This record gives sequence, structure tokens and C-alpha cells, in this order.
Amino acid sequence: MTVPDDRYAGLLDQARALPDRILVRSVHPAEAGGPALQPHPDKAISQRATVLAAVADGTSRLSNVADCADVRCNLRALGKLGIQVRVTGPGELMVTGTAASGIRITDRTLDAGNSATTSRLLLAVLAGSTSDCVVTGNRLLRSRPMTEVLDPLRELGAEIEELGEPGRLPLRVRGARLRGGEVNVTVDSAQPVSALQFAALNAAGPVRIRRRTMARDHTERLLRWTGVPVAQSELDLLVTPRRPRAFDLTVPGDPSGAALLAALHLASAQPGQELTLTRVGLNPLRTGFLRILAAMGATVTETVTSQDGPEPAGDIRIVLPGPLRGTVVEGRQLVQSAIDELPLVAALAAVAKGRTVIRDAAELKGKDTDRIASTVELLAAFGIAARATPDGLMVEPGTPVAPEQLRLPADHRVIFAAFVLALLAGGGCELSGVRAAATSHPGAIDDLARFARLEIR
Ligand SMILES: O=C(O)C1=C[C@@H](OP(=O)(O)O)[C@@H](O)[C@H](O)C1
Ligand SMILES: C=C(OP(=O)(O)O)C(=O)O
Repeated sequence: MTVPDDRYAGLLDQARALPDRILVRSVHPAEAGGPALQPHPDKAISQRATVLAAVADGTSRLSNVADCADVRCNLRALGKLGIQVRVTGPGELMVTGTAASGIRITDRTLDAGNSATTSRLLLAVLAGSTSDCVVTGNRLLRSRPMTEVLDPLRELGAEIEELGEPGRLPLRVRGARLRGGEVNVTVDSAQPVSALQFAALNAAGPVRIRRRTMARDHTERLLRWTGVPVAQSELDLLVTPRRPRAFDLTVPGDPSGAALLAALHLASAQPGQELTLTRVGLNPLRTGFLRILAAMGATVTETVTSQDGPEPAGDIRIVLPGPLRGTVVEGRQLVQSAIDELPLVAALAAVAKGRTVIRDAAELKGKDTDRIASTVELLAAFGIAARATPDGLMVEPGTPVAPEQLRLPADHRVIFAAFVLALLAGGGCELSGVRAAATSHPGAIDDLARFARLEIR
């Protein structure tokens, strides 16, 4: 996968093609007391904020927008719907919203690329519009399940036709007048809950969304902040249809990006060496990785320094006083709050004292790859015994040994875990397929270069 070459390329901050093959030569621990690091901007909030701006009343200004392949696909799709998106500086966008009836399609086929979030949010916005479009994605995305979004949208009256395999993209959406009512989300995932909130904005009456797990609540926070009534009672959300106000948002740093930097640090640091990360989103529904690190023996301090937008943000300090300990990661809410970081947990578990078990994470099977299988395979490539279980995996620690050459799967989260394992093994490992890191984080190789000597092949 390459960073899509479109009219946003070259304009946002990190726009450039990545190398596909790198040699991790050796580890060089970050200097003691080195500078604080700032993770890349949050992808999940960037995705939601751009779609929200597209349906808001007026022109919104977004800063520190994630420049990654998933967000580019999202922007390109919005462009095809006639939404005016102007890049005004690195990571800065001005987006002028259009009422559902004002969508002016320039191309009926919207390609979400690799991004399930983009595809699911688009399906919801289109379901209540006056347009007739096809939402599709790349080969990986076309194999991912869509029924968790399709079924409740249809209950609200959406007209969606499956053009390929049942329950998969490509899907044709003929815009319809959606009704209000009650819908159930029967998976742990945050995406259907977000999608249904977007659908509710344009429904004929309030929509109650019943879910079984609290997961990232960025959409509810953004909607409330832009004037849409979203009431919560226990796990249920009640969304009253309303056109959101235009807004001015600075996207915080990505907790997933913070997790990568933290894992690279822990894989290379001397005991007692500290890492400080700044301007990170500290939404507790996203920071489960920090709680898992604490359970593994790290000392983690979070300090909220800004709460003015819809999300808390601040600094994270991490220090590992002694060796990592194995842990049990379980419980749907904890798992959801660290869902994208579980491959990193498994990588660090390779050198922990004692076994690590991850449970309640069956959802990982429906990501860019089956992340349970690909994480187990990755660990095996480094000589670490890991085993897939029906809802997670088990890691028996050992001594990671770098394979001379390793072809990585097209899954950014597994690639990040490979970077951590390459450090834990002390380097000496050529990794190919690393370009897919651009899905969420084109700067991932630069992050790795802070902790290792690299050669671009
Ligand atoms: O809502 C989101 O932005 C996301 C939610 C998670 O997926 P699920 O909602 O399918 O768990 C996560 O894995 C994905 O990276 C982004
Ligand atoms: C799975 C991910 O995103 P999405 O579901 O949006 O493709 C991810 O970023 O790890």
C-alpha cells in the first residue's frame, strides 16, 4: 500500500512515500533525560471530526489533523460528495459542511481504502442523505464484516444493497428518510455506535442506541460539543436529531502513537530511564495500554494539561523500575480501551517475567488482518512461543531472536509490534512490508529511528 497520491498529498505534514524495507541494525537507547516526545495526531478523532465538519452548519477549522492513509481516504471521499475541504497549512483544514440534501456527488464510488472507520461513517451519513452511492474499499477492507453497521442502519430505514459478498463491501446506499427508534449494537466495537450517531443526526426522531460495551466515545463528545443533544443512561445513548454547529478543533496526539513510543522506549531503555510524552489525548476509553503497562510493572503518570476542547489531553511519564511482569488482560472495557495496542502488549510480553494472557479480544480477528493469528505468527518468527485462543492469545516469554529477514503482513499495528520485537532482539533484522505503517502513522519509521540504527533498503 502506498500513501494515496491525491490532491491532499504534499500538503499535510507528513506526506511522503515510505520505504518498504528497512534493516534494524542495532539498538541505541534514547539518551537519559532526552527530550519529551510528541506522538502523531489522533486518527480516530481526525476521522470523526472531518465527517462531522462535513455535515455541520458552516465552515469548521481543524488543526493537527492526522496525515495518514486512512484519513486521506476519508477526505477524498468527502471531496467526491462535493464537500469543500481546503488544506490551509500542515495538518490544517477548513471544511465547509453541507446539509444531507445539499450533497453534490462528483463520483458515485467512494473508496474507503483500508479504513473501516471511514467506510462505516460514510455508510451512516449517506443512509440519511438524498444521494445514491457505492461505498467500497481495498481487498482487506472488502473482507471485513459490515453487518454490525448494516443491520441497525436498516432498522432505521436505510436502503443498502450488498453488491458483493453478503455483509461485506461494496455496498450501494440509496439515501432515505431515516426513522427514529431504538437500535442494538451487539458487538464491542465503537464504530457502529459512532456510525449510528451520525445517522441519527438526520433521522425523523430521536435514536436510542443500546450497546453492550463502553468503547471510545469521541463521537458523543464531539456531537455534544457542537450542540447535538446526546444523553447517556448506563450504556444507552439517546441522540436527538440536530445539525451540528461548525467548530474549531485542535486534534490531540494519538494514544496509539504514544503507546508505540512507550513500547519502543521500554524495549530499549535502561532500568529507571524515563520517557515523557506530551500533548497526548488522555480519554480514559483510549488509554488502556497505560493501565496494562502499570500492571506489567511500569510506573505511569498521566497529567491532564488541557480540557478546553471535547477531549482531555496532557502528558504521560513512563519509567520502568525493574523487569516487566507478565499479566492477564481481560474485561471488555479494558480490552476496548487498548484494542489497537494489544499487538504491542504481546510484543513486550515476550520478555516479561511470566506468561501473559489476553482474553475477551475476539474482535481482533476482524481487523486489517486476523490480529490474533498475525501477532502469534510474528512472535513465532522471533522465536517466542505464543498461542492463539478463541478470544485472544497467550505469550510464554523467552529470548527474542531476530530473523535475518522478515516479510510483514499488511497490518500497521502488527508492523509496530515487529519494531518492538526487533529492538528486544537487539537488531540484526531486515523487515519488509513496512510501508503499510502509513495506514495510521507514516512517521513510524522515524519513531523507530529514535531508538535504533536503521538502514533503508
Ligand atoms: O472507532 C474507531 O475509530 C476505531 C475503533 C476500533 O475499531 P472497532 O470499533 O471495530 O473496535 C479500532 O480498532 C480502530 O482502529 C478505530
Ligand atoms: C483497525 C483499525 O482501523 P479501522 O478499523 O478504521 O480500519 C486500526 O487503525 O487499527
